[in-house]
Amino acid sequence: MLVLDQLTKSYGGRTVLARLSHTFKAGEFVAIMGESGVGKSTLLNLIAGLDTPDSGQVIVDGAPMAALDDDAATLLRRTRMGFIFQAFHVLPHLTLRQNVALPLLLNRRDAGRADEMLAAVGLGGRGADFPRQLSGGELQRVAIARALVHRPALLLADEPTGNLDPETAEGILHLLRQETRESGAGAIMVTHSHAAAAMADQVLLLTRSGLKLA
Ligand SMILES: Nc1ncnc2c1ncn2[C@@H]1O[C@H](COP(=O)(O)OP(=O)(O)OP(=O)(O)O)[C@@H](O)[C@H]1O
Repeated sequence: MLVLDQLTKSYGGRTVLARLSHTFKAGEFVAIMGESGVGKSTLLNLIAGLDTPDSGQVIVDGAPMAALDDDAATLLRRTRMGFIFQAFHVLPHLTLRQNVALPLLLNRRDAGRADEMLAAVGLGGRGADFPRQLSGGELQRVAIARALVHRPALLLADEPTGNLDPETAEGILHLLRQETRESGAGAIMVTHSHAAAAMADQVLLLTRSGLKLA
C-alpha cells in the first residue's frame, strides 16, 4: 500500500502540488490523467523518491520514505519498484540484454528472464544490440522490459506508450496488465492516452485541487 500524506511541492515559489493526499491499494492498476503541467510527472518522481516533497510524506508499506537512509531507499526502489520514465534511462554502453538484466543482477538474481522480456516487448533476438541502434519506440520498449523483469510490487510508468504506434502500444499495455496481474503488482501510470487509461482498474484526474476519480 502506498499513502501520499499532504504532499506539497513548489518550484521557484510556484506551488505545483498542494497538500495532496491519496491512498493507493496494493495490486491496483491506476491511471493518472490531467492537463499538461499540472504536476503528474512531479508526483511520480516524489513517489519514486527521485525528488523530495517540501512538506508531507510518501509512505510505502507503512514506512515513511523520508525516514529511510540512502541505502534503505535504494534497496526499496531496487527490489520493490519498476520504473518507466520519459527519458528511459537506458545505459548506452550496455547491450539491450545487459540493460534489461540490470534489475536482476542488482538483486543478485538469475539474469535468464532478460531475453524472455525482450521477446515479450517485440525485441527478441536483439539482445546483443546497443541502444544507439534503436528507434525511440524501441528504446521505450527496452525500458518497459527492464521495469518488469524483476516482477516489482509497484510499477511507476510515465507515458509508457508515448512513443509507440497504436498497435504496438496496445500490445505493450496488454503486457503491462498481464505482468502486473500475474505477480499481483500495483501500477501507477501517468498518461494522456484514453486508450491506455481504459485498461486501468481506476482512472484518477490530477487537478489543482488534488486527485479525484475521473
Ligand atoms: N525541476 C524542475 N524545476 C522547475 N520547475 C519544474 C521542475 N519540474 C517540473 N517543474 C514545473 O512543474 C510543473 C509540473 O510539471 P510536470 O512535469 O510534473 O507536469 P505534467 O503534469 O507531468 O505535465 P505533462 O503532461 O506536460 O508531462 C510545470 O510547470 C513544470 O515547469
